[in-house]
Amino acid sequence: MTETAPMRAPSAGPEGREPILEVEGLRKSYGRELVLEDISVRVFDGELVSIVGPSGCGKTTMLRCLSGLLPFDAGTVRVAGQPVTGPPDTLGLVFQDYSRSLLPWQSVEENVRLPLRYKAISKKEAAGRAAEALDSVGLSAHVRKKPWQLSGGMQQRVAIARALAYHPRLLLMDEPFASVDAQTRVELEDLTLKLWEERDMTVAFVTHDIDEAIYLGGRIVVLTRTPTTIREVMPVDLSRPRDQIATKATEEFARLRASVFDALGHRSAA
Ligand SMILES: Nc1ncnc2c1ncn2[C@@H]1O[C@H](COP(=O)(O)OP(=O)(O)OP(=O)(O)O)[C@@H](O)[C@H]1O
Repeated sequence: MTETAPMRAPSAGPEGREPILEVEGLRKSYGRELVLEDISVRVFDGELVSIVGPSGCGKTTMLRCLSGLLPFDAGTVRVAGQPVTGPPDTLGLVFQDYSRSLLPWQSVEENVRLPLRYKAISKKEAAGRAAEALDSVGLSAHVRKKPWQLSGGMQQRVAIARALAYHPRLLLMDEPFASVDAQTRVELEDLTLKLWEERDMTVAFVTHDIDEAIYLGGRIVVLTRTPTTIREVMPVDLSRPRDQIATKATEEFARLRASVFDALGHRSAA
């Protein structure tokens, strides 16, 4: 991982908030395939930002670079002002593929407690955090079950609880609801909004679903096709709390849907 830019004082963003995630000139190739050409973006403390891009544009690659799981070729990534050289202590992750991210032989509660072993906290505190996180995603009655005894949506709730128990300042979510049915997806979107509103947490939510990006986000970062750069950053002028029916019926929602659709290049490609 290369650190090229010198450390500098973070500047305040929307409503005077400090940036919690700062990405400058991020570049990543796999062999000769340049995937991320130049990603520069800042996410401010307390924001919920949606990141939307075409299939295969490098969304997962980008999140893996941001979370310190994947080395990159050039650029800088800072989380809470600190250069990322490995998974930051302040960061939580939720992946799309919950079936692979949960350990089938461990209970729901053990799965949530597992990453807390790497935090300097007592077993008692870890158990308390796991119980609280599982309660906040509505799974208190299922803590002793194994993940495979739960529905897909419930398994993704376990994965969310596991990230929450870590008490992240920044939660990165990588197309977390792409593998669940439409009704469950709606429920999990609303759960995400509830958790974000209740907790002192910033969320970067990656999706290829335009409606989901608008419904959740305060801003939408639109990515290009590979080699990927940022096409546009759009503010979402929709009031909160949001509502699956009323919010999506507004003129602003329809206008944003058309704008994101255009920015993704669908119309010109048609
Ligand atoms: N480990 C890897 N080795 C080589 N190439 C890879 C690797 N991971 C991803 N790629 C390539 O990088 C490009 C971007 O993949 P990535 O999964 O990051 O995109 P994505 O936008 O998340 O995709 P999707 O929309 O399908 O979720 C693809 O061409 C993919 O084949």
